Amino acid sequence: MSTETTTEKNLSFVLSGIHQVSFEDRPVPELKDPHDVLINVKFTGICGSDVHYWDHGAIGNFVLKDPMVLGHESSGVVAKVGSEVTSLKVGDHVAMEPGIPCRRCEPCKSGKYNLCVAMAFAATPPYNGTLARYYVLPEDFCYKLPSTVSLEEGAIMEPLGVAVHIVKQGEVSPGQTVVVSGAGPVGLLCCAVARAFGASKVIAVDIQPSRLEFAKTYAATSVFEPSKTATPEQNADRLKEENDIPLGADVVIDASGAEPSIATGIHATRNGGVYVQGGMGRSEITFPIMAACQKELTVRGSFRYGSGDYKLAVDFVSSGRVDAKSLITGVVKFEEAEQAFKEVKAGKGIKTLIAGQE
Ligand SMILES: NC(=O)C1=CN([C@@H]2O[C@H](COP(=O)(O)OP(=O)(O)OC[C@H]3O[C@@H](n4cnc5c(N)ncnc54)[C@H](O)[C@@H]3O)[C@@H](O)[C@H]2O)C=CC1
Ligand SMILES: O=C(CO)[C@@H](O)[C@H](O)CO
Ligand SMILES: [Zn+2]
Repeated sequence: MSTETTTEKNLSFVLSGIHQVSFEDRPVPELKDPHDVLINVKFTGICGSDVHYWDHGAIGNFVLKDPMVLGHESSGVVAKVGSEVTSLKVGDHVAMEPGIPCRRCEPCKSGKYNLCVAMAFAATPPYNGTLARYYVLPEDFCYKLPSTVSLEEGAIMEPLGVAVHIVKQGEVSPGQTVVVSGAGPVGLLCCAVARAFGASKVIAVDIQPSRLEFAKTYAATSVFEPSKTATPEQNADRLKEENDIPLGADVVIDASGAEPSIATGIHATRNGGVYVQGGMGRSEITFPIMAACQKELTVRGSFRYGSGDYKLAVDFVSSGRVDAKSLITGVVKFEEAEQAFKEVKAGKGIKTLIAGQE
């Protein structure tokens, strides 16, 4: 008979091939460094990238070769601390930043650790994700949640960190007009962060009317539904006209990854404005490069989150400047994790969380 108690087990949701998932009892991970902490994972949001691995087995160059635990948008409770941990104690509630950089390469040392050449990112092959009972992180990648912020909201800090980074890349400043194309969780959070950065007008764009309805009640000051039969230039012209911005928006963010959205976004940016690519869709597309050239646009990418982004995400939610709660439209039990993937793929709700285990 095993001497292990149930709480020592580490039931994990594992992907081993396209649509091949199982629950595996894996060893409880060990603290490898005196600054590590063991976290009992409590809530995990499902991200489009988790769904993509489940549905396709790969994202770009990241190809699933060995079974991998899914999940990277998590919060939890500290269960054990390493001998040199000073910032956390057992029982603390934390948001978990799921990508651990090497801290030694040039991007890390220049302060851009999200661009680390040796990043170990949860649920990106070959690294296991957080959909398990336990997960280990260095203490400085755990963000203590104040008592006013729930563990459910703690799981939203990951996509909120993505949105904070995107809006920082856009250099959004008070009084500006910002267009956010794609009103899924990331785009909606970009709208909220742009408002928190002082943008006066935030125009949410989506092809799904239900998402635009949600955006209106959430953080957008207005919404725009592009026509599927119009050209990107025609859609951009109508967006500018309907929103009284004849010169275009100061900042345009793509949070869809869709080719027509990207082209429309470039045409909707004002001369000298900033365009940020946050959405991740097809690797190569037709891009209106002449418009970007002639308008002297600053075109930037945005990848995950870096210094200060998670901290600001927690601060935005705890101060009430960003509403994380409204985005949570469903919570399923751990044993129903696969059902949640099906629902997210079908576009049900905004953000579905998977509850953790005791
Ligand atoms: N840059 C980064 O580090 C990260 C990027 N992402 C990416 O951000 C994007 C958004 O993520 P979620 O909000 O979770 O995805 P989502 O799939 O829930 O939302 C995307 C939205 O874009 C809309 N859309 C599709 N075609 C459009 C078009 N032509 N014009 C306007 N809207 C259109 C969809 O209707 C949907 O509402 C995804 O591409 C995802 O892969 C996600 C995490 C990190
Ligand atoms: O979903 C995210 C972050 O939220 C992506 O960075 C994936 O890690 C890509 O594999
Ligand atoms: Zn993600």
